[in-house]
Amino acid sequence: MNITAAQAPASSVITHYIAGRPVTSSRPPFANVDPATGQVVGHVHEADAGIVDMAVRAARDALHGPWGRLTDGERAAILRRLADGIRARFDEFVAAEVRDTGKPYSLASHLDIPRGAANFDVFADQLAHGATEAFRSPTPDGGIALNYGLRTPRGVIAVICPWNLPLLLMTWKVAPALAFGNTVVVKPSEETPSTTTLLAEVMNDAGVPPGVFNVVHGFGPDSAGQYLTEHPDVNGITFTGETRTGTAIMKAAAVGVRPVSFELGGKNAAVVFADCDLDAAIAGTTRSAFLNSGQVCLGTERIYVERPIFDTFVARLKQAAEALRPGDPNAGDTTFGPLISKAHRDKVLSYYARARNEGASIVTGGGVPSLPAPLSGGWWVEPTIWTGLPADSAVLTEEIFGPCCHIAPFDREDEAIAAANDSPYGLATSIWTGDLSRAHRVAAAIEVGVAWVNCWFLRDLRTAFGGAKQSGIGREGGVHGLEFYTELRNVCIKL
Ligand SMILES: NC(=O)c1ccc[n+]([C@@H]2O[C@H](COP(=O)([O-])OP(=O)(O)OC[C@H]3O[C@@H](n4cnc5c(N)ncnc54)[C@H](O)[C@@H]3O)[C@@H](O)[C@H]2O)c1
Ligand SMILES: O=C/C=C/C=C(\O)C(=O)O
Repeated sequence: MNITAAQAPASSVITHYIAGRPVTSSRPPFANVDPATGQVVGHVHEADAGIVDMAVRAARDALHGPWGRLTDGERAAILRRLADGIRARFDEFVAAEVRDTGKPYSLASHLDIPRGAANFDVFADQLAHGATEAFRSPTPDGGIALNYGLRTPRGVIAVICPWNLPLLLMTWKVAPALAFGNTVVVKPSEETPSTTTLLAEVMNDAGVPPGVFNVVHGFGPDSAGQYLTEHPDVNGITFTGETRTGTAIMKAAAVGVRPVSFELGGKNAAVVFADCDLDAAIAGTTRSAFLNSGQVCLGTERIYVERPIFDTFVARLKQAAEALRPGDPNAGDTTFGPLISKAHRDKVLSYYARARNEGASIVTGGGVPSLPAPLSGGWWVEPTIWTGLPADSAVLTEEIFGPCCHIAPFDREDEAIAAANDSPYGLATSIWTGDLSRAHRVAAAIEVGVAWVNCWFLRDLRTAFGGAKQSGIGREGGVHGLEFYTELRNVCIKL
């Protein structure tokens, strides 16, 4: 929910960050709201087209400045200083992320901020070990030619991020972009402006030249997001967010034929076989269904359980869901947070109502928890589990992005695979089985970008990460970002 500055206290003012300095804009700033309480905690400047143009120009100028002349080793050293700079201000980053998202301190301090720093380390490592191809090529005249690959930065990259893992997803794009010599204009989600703004300060302190990293704040349509993706001097757009937003951004990218790197929506399935380690499957599925209040793109909203253990599995997951503790995000025993906004809570509750109206069996949840003030003003919903809905229910086909999942039984492996693949999305899956051959067979059959077996959200940052079908375009991680963040030229020299 965003209201004008007139209604918001002047507590914290977040401005843009262009060419190494804070920049304000003329549009009425919008309010930043704490989702745990619904209270306004500050306000944020909104960029207009002129501000976005200023940022893109600064990024273009920086490409031709000292940044463009640095060696890989010098850029790697700067990336490591960025990782260290985030760690040096760890408490500030955690507090900012918790305030913007309402997520429990335990989550922001163990996932969001550590990964926000680690993303810079992994791409600094990549620079030290990167290589391109070379060939000694026989020529028709009996001589030899040398062919070699030469990678150059793509240029000015537009980076647009969502609100669920704000710093993690921002540096997951900024780190490779900078590692490979580009400059960036980034737009964090309007819901979560704070940690990217802190990152701008860390950039300054780490000696990143002015204009290499620029931040503009605002919304999508008719605001910073649209102006940035439509700017003709942007050479590539990397975006993480909803699939339908990706469709709009792809249309903008088509003008000028700019490449895109997309991490989009999902409707991920877990497949649980009767021979699994049930304790591990329950623990893993509790995380995949309810971590970050279900606001994780890799999360599980569809669970298929082999019939012999179906009743036990449902009972155990119910017990785990009911043990989650909503509360003050900064309290040590809080393990469950609110949704990001009133609008998103209304969306999730509309699916709760839909499931009820379609006759689902509500195993647990389905409503709003009763919490004391000031939490009673936040955007809370109950962790929810359903069974008994038909496969074509909207609850089983549309991304909800909340703390809810549907469990259905299956009898045969091929039936479970077909159910898991029955989706326009193809982001992630988790498979729980004690049979190694089956693990490999099923992981090869489910049409996703990331398949976990007997685990979930276990990440080696060198691996390919991204979605199939309508869940994404391209891959991030390790060498895989090279295709988007660099141009590869072949040089052929007649010797
Ligand atoms: N695949 C992944 O790795 C991944 C990771 C996290 C989240 N997601 C997805 O993100 C979604 C939740 O995040 P969200 O609600 O912030 O997504 P969203 O698409 O509503 O917004 C994402 C970002 O895009 C901007 N935006 C919106 N419309 C735009 C437009 N027309 N032009 C340019 N920018 C525009 C927003 O301001 C925001 O910064 C879910 O669908 C989730 O699955 C995917
Ligand atoms: O909500 C989506 C989570 C995305 C996670 C990553 O991009 C990652 O782990 O690199």
